[in-house]
Amino acid sequence: MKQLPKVKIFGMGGTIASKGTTNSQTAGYKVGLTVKDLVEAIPSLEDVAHLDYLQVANVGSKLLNSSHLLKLYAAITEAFDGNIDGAVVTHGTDTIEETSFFLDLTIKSDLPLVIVGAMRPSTAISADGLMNLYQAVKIASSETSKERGPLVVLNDRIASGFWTTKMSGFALDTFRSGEQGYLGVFQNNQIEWYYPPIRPYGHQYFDISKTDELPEVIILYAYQGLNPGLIYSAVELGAKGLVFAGFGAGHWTDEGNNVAKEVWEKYGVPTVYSHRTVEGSVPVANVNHFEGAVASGILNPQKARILLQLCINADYSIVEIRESFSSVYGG
Ligand SMILES: NC(=O)C[C@H](N)C(=O)O
Repeated sequence: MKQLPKVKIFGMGGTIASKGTTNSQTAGYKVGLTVKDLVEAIPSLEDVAHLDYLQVANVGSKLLNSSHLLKLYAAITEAFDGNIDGAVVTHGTDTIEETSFFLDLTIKSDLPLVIVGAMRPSTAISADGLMNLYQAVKIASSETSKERGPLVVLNDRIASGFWTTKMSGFALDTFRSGEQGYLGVFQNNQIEWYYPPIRPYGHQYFDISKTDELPEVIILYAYQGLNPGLIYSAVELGAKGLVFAGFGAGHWTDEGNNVAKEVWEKYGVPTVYSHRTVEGSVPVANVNHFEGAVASGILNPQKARILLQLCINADYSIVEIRESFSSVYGG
């Protein structure tokens, strides 16, 4: 008989593990299921893989922070060093894109790694979680999923964890990768890849095996009448780096640029200029305001924040930080 692949599932919480009080409720529900409950709810998984699981956290993903990410990194690394063929992370969709991007930059393995969530709680009519989890295990069990970096699966679509972004608080097809598109799709629960294995431009590796805390990086959002005093406040709160969700292609106010220059010169706090626009990128030509100013390229603020945290943690000089961001598309 054919040996089934070994897949380990790491539970983080989220809507996929949530329960409402009526079957029409799709907001205001609470986390209430464990990863064990989820696995036991899909008996046919027994035919797909030998499963093991670990509950790393069990919260809405708005509550996840860098400590959770480091804990998840350590658990996946340990499992990949052992005898498994792939891994799945069940996760709230609100911050899947940060976790998947972080794992893309830190997990040194070609084994399949799939992050999965749901948009409807488990108690809802047409809840999407169990089908998404079934498909995630299928991806993690397949040789064809290797060397692709972390993948995100929801609504029959397989997305690159590097590129994908949550676009809607309710739509089942909330994850999009804009111009980069999806990597594959499910048809009758079979994986159909659009592309052979590939990693995105800008994919880098950071060794965090000795890290027990990531540096604080704060995001500031641009708006008409922007108060530049927020930059000082962020530094007072302990920011070791800043990310600006700037206007358009990374624009910020002149006064704000001067304050950012000042905190760079006084405290060595760099600023990555990203964009509040959903698509597009920030070119270097738009951010040559001072030595510590860096262009995010195509990275949105939440992904730029993760990359800056990893660069600062690795003790990169400003030249190395700039190089790191310039290897990302458009940076
Ligand atoms: N759809 C979801 O998973 C949203 C949820 N609130 C979360 O934990 O991110």
